[in-house]
Amino acid sequence: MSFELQQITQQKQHQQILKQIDLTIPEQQILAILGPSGSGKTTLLRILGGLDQPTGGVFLHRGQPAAPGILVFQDYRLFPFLTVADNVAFGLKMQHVARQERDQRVTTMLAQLNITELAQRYPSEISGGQQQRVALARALVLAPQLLLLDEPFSSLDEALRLEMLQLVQRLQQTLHLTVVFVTHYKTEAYLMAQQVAILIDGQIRQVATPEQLDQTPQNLTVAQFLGHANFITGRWQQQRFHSVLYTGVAQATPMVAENATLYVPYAGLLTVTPTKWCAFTGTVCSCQWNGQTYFYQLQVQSETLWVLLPQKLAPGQTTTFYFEKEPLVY
Ligand SMILES: Nc1ncnc2c1ncn2[C@@H]1O[C@H](COP(=O)(O)OP(=O)(O)OP(=O)(O)O)[C@@H](O)[C@H]1O
Repeated sequence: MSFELQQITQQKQHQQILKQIDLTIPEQQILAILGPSGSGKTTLLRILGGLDQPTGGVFLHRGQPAAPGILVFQDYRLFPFLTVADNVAFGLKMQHVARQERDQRVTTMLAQLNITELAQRYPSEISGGQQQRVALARALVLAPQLLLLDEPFSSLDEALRLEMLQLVQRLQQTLHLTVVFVTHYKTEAYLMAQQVAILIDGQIRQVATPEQLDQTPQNLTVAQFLGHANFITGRWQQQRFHSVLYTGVAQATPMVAENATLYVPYAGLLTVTPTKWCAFTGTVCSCQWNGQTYFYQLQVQSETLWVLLPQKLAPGQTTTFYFEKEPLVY
């Protein structure tokens, strides 16, 4: 059971913004659409929210044309002249829901978002984080089949962002919501979603779990967008990768050509547990604590490499590094 986008295209002013998007949105899950600025994320979300019609393709729910999802905008768009409670009640009023039921649903929703005490305040009298909760309450009170969030946490500080991520996850579980969430922050997408769809230049390049994305990016475009990796250029000959830095076995991806690139995630190297994929010997140039682990700059022959390791190495120290698993070559 799911929502399906089939061959969705969008063209504006002769620019092809979305190019034949096929995408499944599983029900009762969170799907993140992750892509760089200008890749078409908002354009896609507006189609899902019924604000724009696509130039081609269909949007289905269980095989029938889908009703538009309810969109929560990046800038909240609360009505400044209505109290918090009236903002939340607005959509129900538009649907002519009877007063008693309306009040009861608004009260429940305000409680679920922990904003009961703000009910009589105006948007100008509450913080950005609180406005975000009101915007969510206003959408959720309509019991949407599909909730759409456009970069919902981008203007919040880190602690608040984490709190909101957890809140949306909790609401998703208790209310069994189907959520599509667009962002250009990888961490946000990874923390929040079960599945992540990578949208680059108007095309879906890969849909996978966060773990699968980092372990096996489908192609070099996805790998480079996801970042946090070294890309070593070399040659692919006789089933081996050849470069100044590393010559040895590698796992060939389907499109690999003679001029090839080795994908070495920052976190894909080990020092202490030798695996069979011995990589190279490098010297530590610099060491930085990133809040969770150590981030090293290494000198390996004429190349510079970046590595994340849990253990502390001293600058100047020379160590042998091992690939955690057979590295991928594109
Ligand atoms: N109404 C429009 N007319 C013409 N071009 C548009 C229109 N809306 C968007 N575009 C173009 O479509 C492309 C995708 O825009 P969109 O806002 O969907 O990207 P995005 O991935 O959401 O970007 P961001 O992360 O910066 O919000 C951009 O090149 C943009 O300039």
